[in-house]
Amino acid sequence: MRERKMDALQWRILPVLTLIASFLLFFYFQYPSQQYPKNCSLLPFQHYWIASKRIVTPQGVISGAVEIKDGKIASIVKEEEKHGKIKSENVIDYGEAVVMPGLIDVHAHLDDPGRAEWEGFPSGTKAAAAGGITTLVDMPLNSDPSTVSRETLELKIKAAESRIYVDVGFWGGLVPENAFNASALEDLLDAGVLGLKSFMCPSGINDFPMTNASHIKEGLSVLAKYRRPLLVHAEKEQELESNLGVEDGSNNPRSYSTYLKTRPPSWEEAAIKDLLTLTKDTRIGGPAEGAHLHIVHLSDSRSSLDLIKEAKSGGDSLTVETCPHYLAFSAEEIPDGDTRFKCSPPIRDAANKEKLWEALLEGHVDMLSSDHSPTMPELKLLDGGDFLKAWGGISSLQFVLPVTWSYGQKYGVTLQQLALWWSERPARLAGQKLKGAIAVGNHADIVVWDPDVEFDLDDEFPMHVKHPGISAYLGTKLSGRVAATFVRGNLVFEEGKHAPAVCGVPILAS
Ligand SMILES: NC(=O)N[C@H]1NC(=O)NC1=O
Ligand SMILES: [Zn+2]
Ligand SMILES: [Zn+2]
Repeated sequence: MRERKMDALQWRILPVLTLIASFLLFFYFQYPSQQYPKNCSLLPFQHYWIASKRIVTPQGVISGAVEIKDGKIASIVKEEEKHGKIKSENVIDYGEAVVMPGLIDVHAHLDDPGRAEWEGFPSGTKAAAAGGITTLVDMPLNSDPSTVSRETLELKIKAAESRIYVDVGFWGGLVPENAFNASALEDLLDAGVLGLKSFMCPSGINDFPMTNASHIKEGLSVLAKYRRPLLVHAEKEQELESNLGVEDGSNNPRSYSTYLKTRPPSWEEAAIKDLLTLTKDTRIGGPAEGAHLHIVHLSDSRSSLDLIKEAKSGGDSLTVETCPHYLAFSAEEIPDGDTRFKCSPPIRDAANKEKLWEALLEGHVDMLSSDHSPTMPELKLLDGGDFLKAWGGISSLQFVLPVTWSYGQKYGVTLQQLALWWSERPARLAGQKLKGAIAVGNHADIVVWDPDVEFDLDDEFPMHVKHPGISAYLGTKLSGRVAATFVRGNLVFEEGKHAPAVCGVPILAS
């Protein structure tokens, strides 16, 4: 009886085994092993099609397929033209899922080399890949040393090589030490930084001192020749209300409102006023024509934004970004002692947030970035909850896409707007002509995601940043799950799994 059962089982298993073996043989001959160059793609082929009913292109959302060959987009075929144009065995059909250009995050602090215990290239770029970000531009500070010279850039590149899951470019630092030394700045630019970044207030990092308007003017004149941008953290210290240092009940350091009072909108406004005296020179025919100024992480959507609008309409070469945390949270909701929300400039009130959304939707704010700036949990002082002493910086890298989408629902955000804010305009800022859009000839940097799939961002959710516990989004419910991420045609992340090897490359300007 038992033997008969075994026999029957064998008869059922044998054909299945034969089928599997022939399937494997077929794949072996179809895609020989040299086509798995570095094991950094979860796909066995280099020439294939991604099909979907929702492909986001600069011309609109279409149904069809994107042909990918040797890492580039070879053609885009509309549904009605598909017949006979694509090889059906090499099609990955994502159905209703959205196929969009990969996100380009122009503002991330990966803290490597020197402070890799804060984040580091491997975990940071793994989180990026899991979040649909295909290119990051790393900030010049929080690593040790800061990226302020050719030598320190070379250390960055060395730290990044063979350790990055997505492509990574680098901003160089404009600091007092190099600002009046044109040849030092040229050396840094020749070595490949995509542009420069400076602070108008203390940066929190000793070897990255702040610059004033004269330093910035010098920087802009060198950058004009290279046609690369200067990014500025625009806050300038102003005198504060006189009772702020007093620790009475109204100035409790565990209360977010205390912190908010230490960095009022007038700081952003003062910095921006200074900057706009310089950006006039970037107008066509001006002495710094070719230079471009980019204001990072704008928080104040009132007077600061009015100044920016006016300068733009006058022809200044000026752009501005804001970050998801300014669009998702408001000061009133931040619980006492919850220093995960501490950043600078600070998250302001709900009315400010509404105006910031309005500015983004109307095109006055050009793009989004994460300003992912993590640290060791100890430095967030989560136990004591002292907002005045905790490290300022939000950890968000893996979730910027679902956050923008989820919080943007109320404002009717479209897929095309997401692609504009997160890919197309950031690519232009970073000088990446082959990235930022699903267009023929571009790098096949693509995110596939399901806008309707909801998930709870709790302790169970697989997070790839080094310190998931300090993320401000932990505990929220989001919609928009990343299904797959392609970097230059390599499937680097799919269904929760990363490719076994890295295939990101350092991006250097030339
Ligand atoms: N040093 C550094 O990363 N600072 C960043 N953190 C933050 O909240 N704003 C910043 O500019
Ligand atoms: Zn900053
Ligand atoms: Zn920053």
